[in-house]
Amino acid sequence: MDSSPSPSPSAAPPAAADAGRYTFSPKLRWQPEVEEYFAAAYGRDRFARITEALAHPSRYCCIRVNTLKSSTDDVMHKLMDLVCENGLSDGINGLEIVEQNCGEQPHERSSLVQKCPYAGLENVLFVQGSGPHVVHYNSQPDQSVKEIVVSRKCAESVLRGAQVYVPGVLACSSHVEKGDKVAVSVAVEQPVKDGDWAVGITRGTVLQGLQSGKFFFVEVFTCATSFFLDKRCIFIELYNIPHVADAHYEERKGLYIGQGTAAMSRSGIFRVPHGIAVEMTERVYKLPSFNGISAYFLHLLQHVLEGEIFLQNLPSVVTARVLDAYLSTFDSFLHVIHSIISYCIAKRFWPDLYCIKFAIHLIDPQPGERILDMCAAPGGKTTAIAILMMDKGEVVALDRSHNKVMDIMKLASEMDLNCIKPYKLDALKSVRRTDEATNVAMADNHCEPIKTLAEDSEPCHATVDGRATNVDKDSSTTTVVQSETEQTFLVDDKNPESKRYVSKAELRKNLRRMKNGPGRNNCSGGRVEKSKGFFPNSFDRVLLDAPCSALGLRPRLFAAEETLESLKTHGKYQRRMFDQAVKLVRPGGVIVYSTCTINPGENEALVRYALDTYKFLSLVSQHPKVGGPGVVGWCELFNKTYTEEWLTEHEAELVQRFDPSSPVDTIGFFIAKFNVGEK
Ligand SMILES: C[S@@+](CC[C@H](N)C(=O)[O-])C[C@H]1O[C@@H](n2cnc3c(N)ncnc32)[C@H](O)[C@@H]1O
Repeated sequence: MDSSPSPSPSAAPPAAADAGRYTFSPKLRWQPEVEEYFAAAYGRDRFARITEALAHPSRYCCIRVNTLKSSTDDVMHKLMDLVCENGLSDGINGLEIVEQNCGEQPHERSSLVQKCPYAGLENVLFVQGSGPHVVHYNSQPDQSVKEIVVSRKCAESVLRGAQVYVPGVLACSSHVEKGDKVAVSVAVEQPVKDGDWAVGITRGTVLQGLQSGKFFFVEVFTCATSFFLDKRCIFIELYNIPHVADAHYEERKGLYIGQGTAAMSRSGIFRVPHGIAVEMTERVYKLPSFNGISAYFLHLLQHVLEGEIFLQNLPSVVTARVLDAYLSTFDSFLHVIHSIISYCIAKRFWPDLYCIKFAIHLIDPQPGERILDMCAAPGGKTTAIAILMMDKGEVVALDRSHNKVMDIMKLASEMDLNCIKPYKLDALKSVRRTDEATNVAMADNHCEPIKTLAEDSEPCHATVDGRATNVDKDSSTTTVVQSETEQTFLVDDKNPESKRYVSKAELRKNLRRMKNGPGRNNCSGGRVEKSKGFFPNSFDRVLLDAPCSALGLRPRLFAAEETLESLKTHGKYQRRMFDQAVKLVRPGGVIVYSTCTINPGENEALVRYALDTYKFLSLVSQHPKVGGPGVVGWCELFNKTYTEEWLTEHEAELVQRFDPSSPVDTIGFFIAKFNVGEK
């Protein structure tokens, strides 16, 4: 087997007969109208480069360090030791390093793990990957090639460094046994009738075998009138046929992602529900996924670096920074001036004291603040924010999916972060109905963060015997009382007029919680807390990391499921969430909207809607047309307030930063920060 880097994956096919077969040269397909739409937005040439870059994985792995548990330097050294001690350095980029050093010197340990060079992101490390490599399938001359075909989603993970897991396997050669070498290809949707797309392989399909030049077809026939008169003879003829029936052979050309060792037999793969099916040994892209390199390495990492690191795309790390209003001293000063001027312009009068106070507040991130992360799972940005706040204050993390809330809890617990309060809640319903909120007076007092009754969801200390008991043991704000009619109410201590009816079932539930305790990091086993929403104006900052087309994530091997209509749907959904965010943030607070897409329309629609509907003191955003390709530029520039003129002046420069061969991990990402004025 040969594994060498190649500037073009199809430049050196393993054998003439296999030309193009064992290569990775994917062609990302779009719906024609979506392609036209993007070509118009970016220009045909640029869009072609974006498409090409989207179909390939990034060549580094971005790691955020939990600086509350460790220092970036410490983690860097531990990572370098782990990578080198486990022989992963050669596996990751040995050949590239040799090439970089002209083959004269062994590679430097330091080139494998590097610190992120951008100001404000000192907690980020990059681990180098490499590719594309040509991976020949060097089968035994007398053996047929054993093949596995995986789903597109599985292949996208494998290209990022994961192993092949059982559910991702679609088809497999017959007689694959544990320990066999297998070539791994991906089945990507192909056009079928009526403009539809389909994979065309059902799970469990037996791959009949492929060309290797040594298959023989045996034809046996008899002849009654033989040369030897009355004797019957058998004639056998051998044909060396180029390949045996495999209906999808051609479709998988150029979609070869490497080879590995089968971790179970064919029958096992299609019988068990989960587990590793193939341990990848050779990859077209070598990327150190710490979830996938090897079970041994994963074991080491879990023990050596548990809770100290989190794998996260670079723009996501930037988003948390933006929410934290990170500003250099000089830019802070400019920003204050800018905020005041924007306010004056908007209001047409000199700003009042409140505005000045707000502007100064912005440059002074408060560890005790109350932050809302509206779409939080799996908790990447939530934990980044909590760390920036030194685990002080409160980060309320919402997700509508129960299991995803569990993921947030797990991550927060792993990272030892106690200020995170995860709740199951539909972010579209995150503003508590004001008729329920009897404490209108409290809600009006927008400067005080309000202790809400998501608060309904806090571990509740109550009794059913009529005696009043504190519900919130820390602040003693809510009391359970029983009326003469034996109905039970929750009453706010500060506002005895406010009552909320509590069913006996709810009280019994709360009693159980009281008995068992909330557990580590308030994680009560398999249960998650539900919230009924929050009062208006009750958060200092809100992050809306909205569900989006995710068209900025790479690698992406198929994009034709996106239609113009589906691209618009994200916008509508996001606008409704933004309305909730505006209600929840207090005057003088900050809303950060982030989305991972190359769709400038998706970005613009939200920003335009926000600006048309609400008044903001200022908006800091990345230019939609720069999209993700400017992400690296964005890291250098995110603390600037962009004006339309500035962007026009610098667009050419920013666009040039986008080089499809650059190792950025996300092609499209958009961040906008809204500084909320008086409401
Ligand atoms: C882009 S992901 C968030 C990633 C996360 N911010 C991070 O950095 O780890 C979007 C999340 O929004 C959640 N989501 C979608 N619609 C939602 C809704 N209506 N309410 C709450 N969460 C929602 C999804 O379950 C998904 O976990």
